Amino acid sequence: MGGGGTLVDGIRRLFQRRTSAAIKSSDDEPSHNHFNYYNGDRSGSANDGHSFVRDLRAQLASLPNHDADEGEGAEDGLRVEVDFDISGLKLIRVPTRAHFKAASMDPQKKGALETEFFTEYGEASRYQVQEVVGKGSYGVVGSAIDTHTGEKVAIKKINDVFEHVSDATRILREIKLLRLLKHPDIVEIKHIMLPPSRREFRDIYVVFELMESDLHQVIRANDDLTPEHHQFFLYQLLRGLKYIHTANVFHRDLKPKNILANADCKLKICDFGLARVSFNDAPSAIFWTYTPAIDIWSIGCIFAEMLCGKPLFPGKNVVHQLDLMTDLLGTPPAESISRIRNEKARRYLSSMRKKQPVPLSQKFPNADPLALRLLERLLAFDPKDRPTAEEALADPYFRGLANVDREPVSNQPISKLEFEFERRKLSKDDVRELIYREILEYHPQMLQEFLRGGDQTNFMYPSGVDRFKRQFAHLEEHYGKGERSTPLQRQHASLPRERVPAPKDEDGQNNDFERRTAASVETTLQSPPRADGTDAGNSNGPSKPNQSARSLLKSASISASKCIGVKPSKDPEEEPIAEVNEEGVDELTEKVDALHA
Ligand SMILES: Nc1ncnc2c1ncn2[C@@H]1O[C@H](COP(=O)(O)OP(=O)(O)OP(=O)(O)O)[C@@H](O)[C@H]1O
Repeated sequence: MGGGGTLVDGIRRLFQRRTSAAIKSSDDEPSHNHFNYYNGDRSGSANDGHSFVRDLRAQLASLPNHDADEGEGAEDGLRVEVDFDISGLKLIRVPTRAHFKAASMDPQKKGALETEFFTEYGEASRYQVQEVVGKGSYGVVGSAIDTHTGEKVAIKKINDVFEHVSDATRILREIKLLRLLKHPDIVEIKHIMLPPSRREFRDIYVVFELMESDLHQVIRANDDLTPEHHQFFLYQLLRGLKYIHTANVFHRDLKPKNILANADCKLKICDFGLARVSFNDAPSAIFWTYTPAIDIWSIGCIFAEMLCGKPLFPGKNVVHQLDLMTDLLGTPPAESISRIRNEKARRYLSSMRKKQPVPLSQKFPNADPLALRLLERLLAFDPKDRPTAEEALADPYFRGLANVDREPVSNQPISKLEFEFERRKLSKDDVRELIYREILEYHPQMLQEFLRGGDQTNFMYPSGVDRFKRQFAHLEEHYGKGERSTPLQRQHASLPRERVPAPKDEDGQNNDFERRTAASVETTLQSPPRADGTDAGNSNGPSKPNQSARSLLKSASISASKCIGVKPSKDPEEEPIAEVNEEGVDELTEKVDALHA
């Protein structure tokens, strides 16, 4: 790939609509100088700057909401220029992840496991786990090959989902939102594996599109990001956020680690575990403490981090962070301080000596002045002064790049029923039932059975999940020990579970047991709200449900940044402290913002 000099031109050309040709469908016939639509094979994407464009086009084309007044062909999809040229796009460095390769398997153990696999059925046979690519507080993420499509995917194994109801609720929220929010700037769940037993499963396996890195790692590995990278990154984030906000969803946990990245500069927002959906008429609005402006603030902090390569406000505690914020932004006017909900923060800021804002050009001497003008808007102390994502996209900084036709809003409001669980006090079994129901969305045939009241088949055949458990356990056990991995491979094709029909009563109806099962889900959805009207799904309210033992795992979190574009670290556990600190910074930023949201 060439240098970054022509990136802006390339990107602008990419987004400028030159003809009225609309993207139609994947069977469009591309001419020789047109890129093909995304063809499902992402294996080459790491080294192909154009793949993002193909991907983008395909994804944009599949978006449900398009301007109706675009003239002929508009109903078919969003329009993008057909013969754009992004050859100037400079690839960014992403981790090699070499040190995440798991250990070779002991031949004896391998043989034993393969024997076990032999008897297994289930769709898990479809995936060949390759290596560990990340670890979070909820489990491990492995890369795998989807043998049906040849596609590389990421499989997140979430351990012991129901150990704590608040964690399980977070997972339920995340998988629900990611199913409902479909946008090229939001990571996609491709599949969720069917658990072996509806009532007893503990782990779940979520199949995502595979991304190469995350923004946290990218920022640290690339000290030569160009102004064009900055602009393009921010553009994607705001575009994703516009879509999220118009779906009345607030992410509330935006930080570089929750933004996945590819070498071709594609970013995708992930981790919706702390997100909230706002329903205007819902009683929850009473204790709704966050607004979309909190996400805008976070985006401002992330943008600043891109510009200077390190966190903008690395506060050690809330007071320290307020100090850092006011050092840069100046003390807010009395009127803004009076709107801060947190009394201590209000008092602290009121009593603070008056500070003048430091010009951002002083803090970021090399940054594009237009970028800094927008940054200033994003970092307005008072949430009411921050632009919406849509307004930010219309900022002069994006002139020539932004195009409202390619910045869709969500036009499919999220059903209130989907998030009814947020207002209930749920038991472990309730959440398990709801997660199971959510998983069935990826198993249409089973879902239909289930909705008809007969899903007894899921007890008849072991799910391929068991095999995955062993594969992941093996990877977890051995990765980081410097051994090479021979991932376990399924030897035999299996019958997809969905194809196994449920036994029916003679009259073709499902039996009582099945009816009872369906009724129990209904009861779950109708259980009474908490007397105090609080958010039972997350009893911590808007703050992070971080009290579980899982949070301890964060300190052992493995960051692929250790090998991004730099010499891979010998020991993957080398940098946990820095990571914990930054995590703390992120949380602090969030808390501080909450003070005046
Ligand atoms: N789709 C993906 N493709 C590639 N890598 C991924 C993908 N999803 C997650 N990862 C990697 O795995 C790591 C952990 O994933 P994730 O953040 O989703 O887990 P988590 O348990 O929710 O983490 P957290 O501790 O932040 O809550 C991420 O930092 C990222 O590096």
